[in-house]
Amino acid sequence: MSALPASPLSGQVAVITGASSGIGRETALTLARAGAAVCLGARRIHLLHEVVKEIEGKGGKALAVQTDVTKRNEVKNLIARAEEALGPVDILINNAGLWYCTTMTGKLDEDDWDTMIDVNCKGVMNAIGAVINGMVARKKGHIVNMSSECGRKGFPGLAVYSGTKFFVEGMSAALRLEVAKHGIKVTNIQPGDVDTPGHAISHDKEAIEKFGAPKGIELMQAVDIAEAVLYAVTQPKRTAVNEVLLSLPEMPF
Ligand SMILES: NC(=O)C1=CN([C@@H]2O[C@H](COP(=O)(O)OP(=O)(O)OC[C@H]3O[C@@H](n4cnc5c(N)ncnc54)[C@H](OP(=O)(O)O)[C@@H]3O)[C@@H](O)[C@H]2O)C=CC1
Ligand SMILES: N[C@@H](C=O)C(=O)O
Repeated sequence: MSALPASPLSGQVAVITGASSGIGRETALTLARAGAAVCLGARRIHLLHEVVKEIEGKGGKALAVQTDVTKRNEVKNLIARAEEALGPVDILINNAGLWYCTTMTGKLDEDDWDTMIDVNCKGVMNAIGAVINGMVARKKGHIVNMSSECGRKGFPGLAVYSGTKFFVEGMSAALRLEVAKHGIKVTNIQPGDVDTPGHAISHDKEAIEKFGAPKGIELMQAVDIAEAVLYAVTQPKRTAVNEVLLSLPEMPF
C-alpha cells in the first residue's frame, strides 16, 4: 500500500466546528499538519486563537471564527468567512457536540436535554445547510460527522445523547445516498470514550457514578480520533469511508 504523500490535504480547505477543545482541536491540528487550510469555529474564540497560533507556528494556515453552531446565521458566517479567506470548503468536520450523563427519570434535567438536541442535531444541520449546495455546485466535498458509539446503540444515562447521535446516523445514511451522485462523501466517526474535557460538564453525580466514563481503563486520546478523521478524508476518490467505529479494547462494542 503506497504511503500517504507528505501533505495529502495540500490545497484543500477544511472547516472544523468545536475546534476549541478535545477532538475538534486535535482534528484541526492534524488536518493542518496534513496540509489543509483550516477554519475553526467555536464559542470560545480565545481558545481558537491559541489553536490558530499553534498551527501558524508550524507553517500552517488557519482562521478562527467565533461561532455558536445553534445559531444558523453564525454558522453561515463561519462558512462565508472560510470561503472568503481560504477558498471553497472541501471538508466539513461536524465535531461540535456535548453530552450530559443524566437519567430520564427523577430530577429531569430537561434543559440539558434541549441543549444536547440543539447542539448535536440542529448544530450539525446548520453546518450542513451552510456548505452543501456549494459542494454540489463544485461536484466534490466531504462531510465528516462526529457521531459516537452512542449513535450505534443506546446507553443508559446517555439516552437523550444517544438519541442525538442516532439522529446524526439516520440523517447521514440518507444524506450519503442523496449526495453521492454529486461526488460528495459522508463519513461518521463513532468513538467510544475519549479522554477530553467533554466529560466534565455532566453534573448528575448519581448518573455519572453509574453510567459515566469507565474508571481504571485507559481511555482513547483525542489524537486517536483525529487520525481516524485524517484516514477518512485522505482516501482516493474511488474509496468512501462511511463509518469508523472506535472502541476501548477492554469494552468491546
Ligand atoms: N469524548 C468522548 O468520549 C466522545 C466524544 N464524542 C463527540 O466528540 C465531539 C467533541 O467532543 P469532545 O472533544 O469530547 O468534547 P470537548 O468538550 O473537549 O469539545 C467540545 C467542543 O464542542 C464545542 N461546542 C459545544 N457547544 C457548542 C456550540 N453551541 N457552538 C459551537 N461549538 C460548540 C466546544 O466549543 P466551545 O465551548 O468553545 O463553543 C468544544 O470545542 C462531540 O460531538 C462529542 O459528542 C463522541 C464520542 C466519544
Ligand atoms: N463520551 C461518550 C459519552 O459519554 C460518548 O460519546 O460515547
